[in-house]
Amino acid sequence: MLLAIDCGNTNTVFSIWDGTTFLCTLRTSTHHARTADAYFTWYTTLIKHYGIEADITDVIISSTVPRVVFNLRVFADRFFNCRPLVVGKPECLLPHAPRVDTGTIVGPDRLVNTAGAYDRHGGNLIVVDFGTATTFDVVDHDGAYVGGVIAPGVNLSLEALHMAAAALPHVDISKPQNVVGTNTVACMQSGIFWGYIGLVREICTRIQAERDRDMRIVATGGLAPLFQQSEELFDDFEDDLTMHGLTVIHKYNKDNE
Ligand SMILES: Nc1ncnc2c1ncn2[C@@H]1O[C@H](COP(=O)(O)OP(=O)(O)O)[C@@H](O)[C@H]1O
Ligand SMILES: CC(C)(COP(=O)(O)O)[C@@H](O)C(=O)NCCC(=O)O
Ligand SMILES: [K+]
Repeated sequence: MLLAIDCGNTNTVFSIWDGTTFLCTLRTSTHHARTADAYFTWYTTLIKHYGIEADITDVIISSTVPRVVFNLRVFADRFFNCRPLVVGKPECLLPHAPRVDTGTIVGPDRLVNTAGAYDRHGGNLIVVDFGTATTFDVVDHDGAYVGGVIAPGVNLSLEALHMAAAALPHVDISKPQNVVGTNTVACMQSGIFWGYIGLVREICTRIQAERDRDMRIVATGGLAPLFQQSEELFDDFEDDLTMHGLTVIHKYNKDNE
């Protein structure tokens, strides 16, 4: 069985793939100082709680935080006796090499989303991932990542307002009733919510115009449904896109060993 690990700047997600389905998905905050032993304690507690019997033989890691990889490697080696595949490292093959400026290190999450989305939908895609940052990944006709857009994430934007302005509180995102807010919280939610609707729509329209073609827009990340409910910005929403991409890259490496 495969243990797929996706470390974002905010959250780290573990999923167990039995070759057909994901048996479970476990989530913790990303913290570079967490030790291999701490990962194992957390992991075993939860799979016991869910009554899952998993015989992990392989581990694949995608991490936007380079410092966490060391402890995750130790975790894989010590508890599963395996050498993990780490997306972005030279020994981890990709189904399609990215075409970007020389010397650019593309976020591994973006390479994984590209592989997952191409496997499900074919080429000419825009993948929108609502994480710490909101990323737009452009997938060419042949499945290669060819660039994209990085925008501040929804929660990051709200947090930035709170951090920088003494009178602005911490608020959670939600869809405001009106554009014109009649209290501070409603004003902030309106700025972020409607501003984000505009950001997503404008960026996708401009990518399609720049590339002179229609492209399927695939969204992932917990906040995508909030925006989709309001405006139908995306053709598809796939919560498990990054995890699916990890299984695709793992299989590709197995098949090409
Ligand atoms: N369903 C949700 N509702 C509200 N906030 C969410 C939801 N899912 C994720 N978030 C928040 O969105 C931000 C990005 O989360 P996540 O997608 O895990 O980011 P990353 O992959 O960069 O670690 C975090 O601040 C997280 O708390
Ligand atoms: C843009 C990102 C910060 C997004 O990370 P996330 O929101 O998933 O934590 C990450 O993909 C990254 O660090 N990228 C490196 C630069 C690039 O992709 O061009
Ligand atoms: K992400």
